[in-house]
Amino acid sequence: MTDILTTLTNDVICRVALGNKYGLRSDFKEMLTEMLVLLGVVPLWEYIPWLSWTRRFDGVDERIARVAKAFDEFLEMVIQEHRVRERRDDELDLVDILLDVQRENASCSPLEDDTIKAIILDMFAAGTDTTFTALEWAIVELIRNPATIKTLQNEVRGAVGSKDEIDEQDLEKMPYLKAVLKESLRLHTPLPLLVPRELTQDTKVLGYDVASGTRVIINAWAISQDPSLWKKPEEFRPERFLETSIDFRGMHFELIPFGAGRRGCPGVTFAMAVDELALAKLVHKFDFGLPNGAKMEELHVSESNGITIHRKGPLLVVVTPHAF
Ligand code: HEM
Repeated sequence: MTDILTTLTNDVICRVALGNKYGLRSDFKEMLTEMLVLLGVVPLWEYIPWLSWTRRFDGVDERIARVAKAFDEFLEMVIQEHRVRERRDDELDLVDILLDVQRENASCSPLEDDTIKAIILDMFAAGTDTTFTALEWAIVELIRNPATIKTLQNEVRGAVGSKDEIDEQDLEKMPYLKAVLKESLRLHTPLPLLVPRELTQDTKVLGYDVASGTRVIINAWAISQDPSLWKKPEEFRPERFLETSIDFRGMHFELIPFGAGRRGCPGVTFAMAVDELALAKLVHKFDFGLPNGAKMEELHVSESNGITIHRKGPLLVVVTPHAF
């Protein structure tokens, strides 16, 4: 399941950004994985500056240079392909649009090729692993809580019957599906520490003075586990979101898996559209079980290290097509 979900999210981003699926190319997968691993590396010397001499030996700079070069060559190839290919105006991707902006602004404030590459890379770095992780955790919690997967399947199958394809309009009839994803983002915040911020002015937090220039890390996961804000926060109970208007778009500070404010996630709508559709389609068409008769309730929720918090080890699931 892990492999399928990673390929799905990579392919969707590839199609939107580059107009093509590159997920099947093993070198592309390797490049992306290495970039995401490196994003999660926390060099000791950054926190203990006198250890900066270790930087010469830990090999991280060399790995960063290697993956940066590989991505640069790949994106250069994609841009050149887009420049020469015949394009259809009803099938534009992000590279087409950025090249249009580049042409239109050539005389006033030119958009360099390097900027186009950086924007695309940003989408891959910020959008692939997070979207996959959110979906995988939702499936893990549904499997661990068989009553919730039954409720979800009843909702989805009741809303669309044996219809072949589920579309975005169908999702409007699926409040429980949305509640499942919210609850999973609350319990397993994919980017639990958001992105570090630097204070631009002196401030006070809970009585503590914090000076301008301090780097601040916000623990969004801890906030969504706070028992003063959430009843039985450790339980996976999607129903709680049927009883409240709390949402994750940065307006309710109890739940900020996408951050908030000016640096909040610009991909929230896109990510949720992908995850809602994928989850609806999976539970619509398939019933889920675990290999070797393992008990669903015992599926582990151990986490891996890194900037995005995945489930440790691949998720192995037995799926059976549902007979309508
Ligand atoms: C479930 C999926 C996702 C989660 C949980 C997520 C979460 C986040 C979080 C927590 C931040 C930092 C916000 C802050 O510190 O206030 C962020 C930033 C960002 N996200 Fe997402 N994200 C997801 C999907 C996406 C997608 C699909 C894209 C693009 C296609 C994307 C693009 C970005 C970008 C570009 C930033 C940096 C914004 C900035 O620094 O101004 N994200 N995301």
